[in-house]
Amino acid sequence: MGHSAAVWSDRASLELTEDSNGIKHALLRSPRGASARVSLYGGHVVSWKNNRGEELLFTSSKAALNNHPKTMRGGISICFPQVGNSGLLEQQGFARNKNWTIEENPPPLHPKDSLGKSFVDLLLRSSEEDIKCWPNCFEFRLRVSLSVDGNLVLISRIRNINGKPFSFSFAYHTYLSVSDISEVRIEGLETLEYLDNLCGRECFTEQCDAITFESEVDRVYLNSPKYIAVLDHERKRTYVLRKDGLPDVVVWNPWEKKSKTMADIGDDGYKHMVCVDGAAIEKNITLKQGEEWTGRMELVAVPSSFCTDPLDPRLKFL
Ligand SMILES: O=P(O)(O)OC[C@H]1O[C@@H](O)[C@H](O)[C@@H](O)[C@@H]1O
Repeated sequence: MGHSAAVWSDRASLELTEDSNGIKHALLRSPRGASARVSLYGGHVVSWKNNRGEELLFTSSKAALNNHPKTMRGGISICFPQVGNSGLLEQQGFARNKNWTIEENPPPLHPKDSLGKSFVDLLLRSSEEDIKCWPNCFEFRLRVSLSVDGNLVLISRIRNINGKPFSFSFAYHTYLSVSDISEVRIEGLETLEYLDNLCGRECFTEQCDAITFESEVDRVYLNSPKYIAVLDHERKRTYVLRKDGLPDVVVWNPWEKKSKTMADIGDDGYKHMVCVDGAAIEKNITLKQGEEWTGRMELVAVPSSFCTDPLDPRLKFL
């Protein structure tokens, strides 16, 4: 990372920095010491640290952070207007491979999305190049914010400024850092139907009490609840994911064999990550001219001694 620019607004906890490739990053800090870093290349959240400075997102040791224009493996990337490789566009859509700009005065959000938080507002507008491969005009507003307690919140607002309706799929492709994938369980997806990407997207019903990992997993869970918990027993940490407007959840771990075919995950990388993506995939979102869609995801990391019940008063969602 290159030089750090001065604080650029009166929000003391937001700094703009620039790396050696000229890519700008927004650095958010909470008053209690948590932080998050967002690259304006892709609107990609490349780091989220708790109050103790521990990194909560996985980033591959071989991640091509500086290898512009390649998306870094890890963090949270924005998949739009396509998720995965099931459409005509590049894998996970083009939004994560575009330069976003900072928007100083976006259309207002609910006051609770600003109060006490450090945040940055990014904007992506369809370019002539995008329109050649996806002939639709849109405005995509992304707010990334950090609460006083260090919760990470992403709010996406996608507006159709076309003359005609368009449809898209969407995901917050989220690489969580875990101690050892064999020690991880995911709660909240039991009994749900899922599309198995490893079986040609065939639909199955989840039979287990919780999702655990002992081989490659690549699934889209459908119509999931608002809260999903990812428990890391060894690290005694639980991530709670709360989402709105995002009915589906992608769960992915490539395991050993697939990892070996991937250039940028590192030999043991798969052991230390799990992707749990808040998403809208099964049913495309369709917007008519002038309509706007909002998809919100909040991530909280708490010691596992906390109850994972979202109604636990110690678990503060904002
Ligand atoms: O390489 P990326 O963009 O991080 O995506 C990796 C994986 O992401 C998952 O969400 C998909 O379901 C997988 O099929 C895909 O391979």
